[in-house]
Amino acid sequence: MRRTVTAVHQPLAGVCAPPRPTDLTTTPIDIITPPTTNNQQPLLFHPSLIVFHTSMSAMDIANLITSDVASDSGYGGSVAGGNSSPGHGSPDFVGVDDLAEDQVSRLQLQHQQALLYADNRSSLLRSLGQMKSLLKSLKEWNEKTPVYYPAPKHSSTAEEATARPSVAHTQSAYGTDDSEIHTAPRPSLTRRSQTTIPANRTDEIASHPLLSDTFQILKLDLKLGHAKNSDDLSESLDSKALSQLLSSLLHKSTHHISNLAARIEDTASKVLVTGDLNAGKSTLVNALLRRHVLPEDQQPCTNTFCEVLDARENAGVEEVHGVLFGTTYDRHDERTYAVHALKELEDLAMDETPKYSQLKVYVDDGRTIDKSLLRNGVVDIALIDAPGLNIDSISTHALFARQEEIDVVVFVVSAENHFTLSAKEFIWNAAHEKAYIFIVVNRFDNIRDKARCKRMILDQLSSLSPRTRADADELVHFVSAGSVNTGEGGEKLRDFEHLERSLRQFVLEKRAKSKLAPAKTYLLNLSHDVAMLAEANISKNQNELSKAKKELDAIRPAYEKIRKVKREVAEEIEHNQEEVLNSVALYTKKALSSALNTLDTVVADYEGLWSIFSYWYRTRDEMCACLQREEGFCEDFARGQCAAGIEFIVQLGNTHLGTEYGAAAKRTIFRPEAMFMPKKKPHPTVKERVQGSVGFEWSDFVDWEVQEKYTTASLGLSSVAVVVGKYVGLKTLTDAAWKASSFASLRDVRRMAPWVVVFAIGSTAFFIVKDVQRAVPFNLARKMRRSLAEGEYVYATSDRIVKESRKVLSMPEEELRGMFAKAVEKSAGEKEKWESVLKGAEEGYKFFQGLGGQVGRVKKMVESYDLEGKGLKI
Ligand SMILES: Nc1nc2c(ncn2[C@@H]2O[C@H](COP(=O)(O)OP(=O)(O)OP(=O)(O)O)[C@@H](O)[C@H]2O)c(=O)[nH]1
Repeated sequence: MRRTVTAVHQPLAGVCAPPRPTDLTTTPIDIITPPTTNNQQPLLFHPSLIVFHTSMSAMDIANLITSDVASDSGYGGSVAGGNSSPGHGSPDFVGVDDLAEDQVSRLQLQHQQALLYADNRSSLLRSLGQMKSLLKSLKEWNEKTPVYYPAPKHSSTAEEATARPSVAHTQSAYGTDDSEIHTAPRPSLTRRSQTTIPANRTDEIASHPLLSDTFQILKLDLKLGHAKNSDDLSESLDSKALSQLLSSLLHKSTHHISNLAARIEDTASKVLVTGDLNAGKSTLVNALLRRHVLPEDQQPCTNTFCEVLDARENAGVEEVHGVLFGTTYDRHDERTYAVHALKELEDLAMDETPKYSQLKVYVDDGRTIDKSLLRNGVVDIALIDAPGLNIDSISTHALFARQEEIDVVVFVVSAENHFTLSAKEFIWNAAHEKAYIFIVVNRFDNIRDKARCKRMILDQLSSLSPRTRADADELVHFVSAGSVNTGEGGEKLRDFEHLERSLRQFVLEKRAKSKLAPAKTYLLNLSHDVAMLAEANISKNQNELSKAKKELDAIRPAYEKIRKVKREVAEEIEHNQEEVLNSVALYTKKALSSALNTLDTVVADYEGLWSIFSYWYRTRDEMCACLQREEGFCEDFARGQCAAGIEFIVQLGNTHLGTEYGAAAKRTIFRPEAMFMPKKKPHPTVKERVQGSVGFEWSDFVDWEVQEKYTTASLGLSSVAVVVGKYVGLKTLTDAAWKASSFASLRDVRRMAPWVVVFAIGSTAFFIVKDVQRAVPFNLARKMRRSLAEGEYVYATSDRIVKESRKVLSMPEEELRGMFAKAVEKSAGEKEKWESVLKGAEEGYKFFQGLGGQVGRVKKMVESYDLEGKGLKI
């Protein structure tokens, strides 16, 4: 019977459910027909408003739905009729007559889901991009300033230990799912970050008392090594090591986000068919295709991954592309693969030494879109037939299953063998990645006690994948794939068709779960971790801020004080030094000058005329010794002054630096006797100074000044005599003598002359001999004064003593200055340290506040994404 079907879709903004069409069978419906370009062809003007015309066929509806959706959902080329190649014909669509009401409803629901998917997809991509840039800034920050990584408050509690399997986790990013999913022990394989916690679990994650304290994605692998628990190791690791570990986690996380984004952007959905050897995987794929495409054999036969794709993706040509090892397959680049005919597939797949890393098998499935899985009208689906599991290939399979490109894992198990060890290991691993696994228990026809077999397999599943077990009606199928292509009907076919519907639904309708949920879950887990990290760092920076402020309040005045004291002490030291040295210089100059001035009083013992030469030398030596002694007194004076000066410095140190200085000052004890010790290049003694310049001279025995005095005195006496004679009546006497002399003849004078000479010499000699004891010191002192003055003796000696004194003083002075400099430096260092802590804490507080705010917004957005379309109804 031909039926009029009209559906009006309301805009789906905000993931609202379109109104359920009124009873399609009985109620007359208002027909909203959009303007058409030609008869019966709907014109699409918005995906939210689609009208099924009364006379539209199912194909039209399907075309309408899928072409419309495909236009903006990025679902690729799996569009009925849209891409079909000539020569392969259009799918054999059923008419509306044949279209059951529930089929129409399903198509409508699919359409809504597709729109929702498109909406969620672009939102998630945006959120992934935002999270990526947040991670980037966090990573940059961490490289500049190590991020504080809080030690988990809860290490493994007894409660957790019983709830969780005893497995060494490389990343415990699994949240509460672990405890639910894996109550049974598992083989010791490591796991990757959890990406598949369903949306409805995320609220629990946030509020769970344990999880709120536990990182999920950014959990550092602190349990490795010798520490007993995370707390121990995180405390023992320095912040730099932690920051490096965190950086590498952030890097991995960023990479994972890119993969998730790539996966979301990938329009195709890939279904991996895997399972034990000979379980019937190839048979299942063939049954799904309703064609004998892949080789089936009683012996293990599939040795290479075979990816079955819709031939329309290969311009409608059925063929096999063998992907060369070490290349990335690109259909448009023939250098990456070798082309084979479909009939060669059996040999290629069964080749025991495979030539290709995988085989891309393009198959034309000519069935209608509601029947064909490859060509379903909504999304490109690829079925990947994997080689059977065996011990050696577990890791290969697990790795393959983990690849972000795999949306659905269909695990085929032989009903006769149940789950082998390899199967358990694989399912355990894959369950973490995919959460839901589609289980096909094949070769069910060989089982006699079917109920018991079902019960046993479901029991095993309970521990391996509780979620799959919980949804067993849809996800676990007991079939006989081998009977599908043999044309057998009945119950076996019905079971298989049920499997097909469920699988189709699982891939298409629940695709949001398989493709988008990992991204959502990952984003939620990650945003939880980043928020936690931000929160911990905000509070850490707040603490540091207040601590730094407090410290600085105390340090700044102390710093200013020590600087002031340092300045004052430096001035006092300088003043002290000036005083000491001035007094030493003054004393020395005065003492030496005075000694020089009184040098002629220094005499040796005079032992008579016959030892006058020795007298000369001894007198000179005595004078030198006298001056030398005076120098010694000056040095002693300097010692005393230095001792007082040093004591003053020590007092300064003790007053301002206290015990710290006392302890240091003891190391350099002042020993006055060590001053003026002979040096390598000793200064000249007085004797050495005068030795060359003050030599013996005969004239040293005569005091010429005294002679002059006597001459002057005798002349004076003569004059006095004349004057006195003239005025006091002695004129007569004088005259008489004069006259007598004038009467004396020349002969008389000649006769008297020798006597006069002898008298003169004699009296001179007498005088010299008599005055030599006085003349020698007098002359020597004069000569020495002259000689020492030429050598600037007083200045040089004073300079020497002052220099030595300065040197002696400078040691404690430098020490005290150095200690003050150190004290100031220490105080400045403390101040700078806390100023830098303050600055860092301010910057950190600001950064993490911003980060926390941003990640909070991302989290809120992601939480609002309704991937499962809970609100969708038909
Ligand atoms: N009785 C029975 N036999 C089946 C069924 N499905 C597959 N077989 C047989 O099981 C054997 C293995 O089938 P395959 O499809 O080659 O198994 P496979 O898992 O792909 O094998 P490998 O890839 O080599 O591991 C073949 O002989 C099939 O005919 C079934 O439902 N019932």
